[in-house]
Amino acid sequence: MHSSSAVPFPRKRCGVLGCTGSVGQRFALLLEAHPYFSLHVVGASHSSCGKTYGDAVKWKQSTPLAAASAELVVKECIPEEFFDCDLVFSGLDDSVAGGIETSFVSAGIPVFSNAKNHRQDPLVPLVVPTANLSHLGLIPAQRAKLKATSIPKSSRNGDGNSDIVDTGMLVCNSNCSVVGVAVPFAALEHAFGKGCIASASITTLQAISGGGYPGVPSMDIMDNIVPFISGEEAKISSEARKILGSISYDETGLASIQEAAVKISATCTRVPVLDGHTAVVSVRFAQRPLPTIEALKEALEGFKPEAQTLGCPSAPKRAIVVMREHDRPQPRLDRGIEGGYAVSVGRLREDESGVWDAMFLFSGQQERRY
Ligand SMILES: NC(=O)C1=CN([C@@H]2O[C@H](COP(=O)(O)OP(=O)(O)OC[C@H]3O[C@@H](n4cnc5c(N)ncnc54)[C@H](OP(=O)(O)O)[C@@H]3O)[C@@H](O)[C@H]2O)C=CC1
Ligand SMILES: N[C@@H](CC(=O)OP(=O)(O)O)C(=O)O
Repeated sequence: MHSSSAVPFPRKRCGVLGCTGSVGQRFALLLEAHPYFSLHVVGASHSSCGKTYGDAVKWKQSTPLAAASAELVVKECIPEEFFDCDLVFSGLDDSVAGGIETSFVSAGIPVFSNAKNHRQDPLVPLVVPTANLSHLGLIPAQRAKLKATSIPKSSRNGDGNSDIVDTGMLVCNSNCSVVGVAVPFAALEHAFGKGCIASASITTLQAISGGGYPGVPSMDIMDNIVPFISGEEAKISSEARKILGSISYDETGLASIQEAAVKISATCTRVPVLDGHTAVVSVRFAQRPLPTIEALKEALEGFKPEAQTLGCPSAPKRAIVVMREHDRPQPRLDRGIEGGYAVSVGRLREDESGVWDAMFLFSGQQERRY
């Protein structure tokens, strides 16, 4: 737990959209334990509205919901119910997340989303906190466009959009499987130069929890592997290219992202693991001579992302843990390292076929946190 005496400003009042879902439940727990935030308003669908959070939710976490949170009354996911909040986190179902999140941003409320809907918008930062925090530099450009194009019906300060430029914004986090790839690739680029990885072949072994609750039917996943996850493979390459992209600023100081050129082919599979995704990754480097395997290990182990140097309370001490044992990482043993915020890397070796330069095993908790 964090000590409240260290809080340098009043806690930010947070809302959670989609509070009853798997992601919403994790948001509630993370906010309860965070030194800078408090859980203030919760929202979900009409079938949950008006009930207390405790009654509306099918709680599936091993840590219980705090009594004060359980007493919050679930609200409709409209900005007017959240004007008291400094910001909201969205764990909304993707069938509704797009429109609801846009309405919050237009009303001047900052939104941090887990949903996929806006990830490929060129003005929305797609952020993995231990890989590309600098992409938050897109926000002024996003606000400039918002100011130029939106005419909100209402905003937290009343009519008009004069305050939106200062308050509304949208930040997305990535697909869960991409995290385990983006963080080690960012570390290698930090050590060996932007664009050092030319191409990669990735096979994921994704946990059941990634599909939410109740998710994959037990009759499909027990004693089995499902070799396809709808829509997932395209997201691995497109999201990795955006996250690893470079940010640059024009003469007016507004930013844009130039996507990375890395070519990625992905095969996504679902395996009977409860929590923690794994990926088998082969890479080809853009330049010769190749870094040695030992140099790769040092680059991964030595990586100090900006989230650590800024002193973010949730930042892991080690963003990447390099495992030297032949049989690690394993999701059941390693998903809790650094509170689940680290990516574990193991089985790092040269590829004897010569088709690829090196092979890795990446494993990480599937949550994307702020
Ligand atoms: N599960 C995971 O690990 C991950 C999930 N995601 C993404 O995060 C999002 C949430 O996933 P997950 O928690 O698994 O999903 P769930 O289906 O468990 O939860 C969906 C949430 O959205 C709410 N909701 C549904 N329809 C509406 C509506 N019309 N208006 C307001 N609220 C609504 C539900 O409320 P109610 O209970 O009242 O119906 C519920 O709170 C999805 O976009 C998913 O793709 C991303 C990464 C990982
Ligand atoms: N699709 C992932 C979960 C996820 O990250 O989904 P999305 O890209 O919609 O956030 C899984 O099933 O394991």
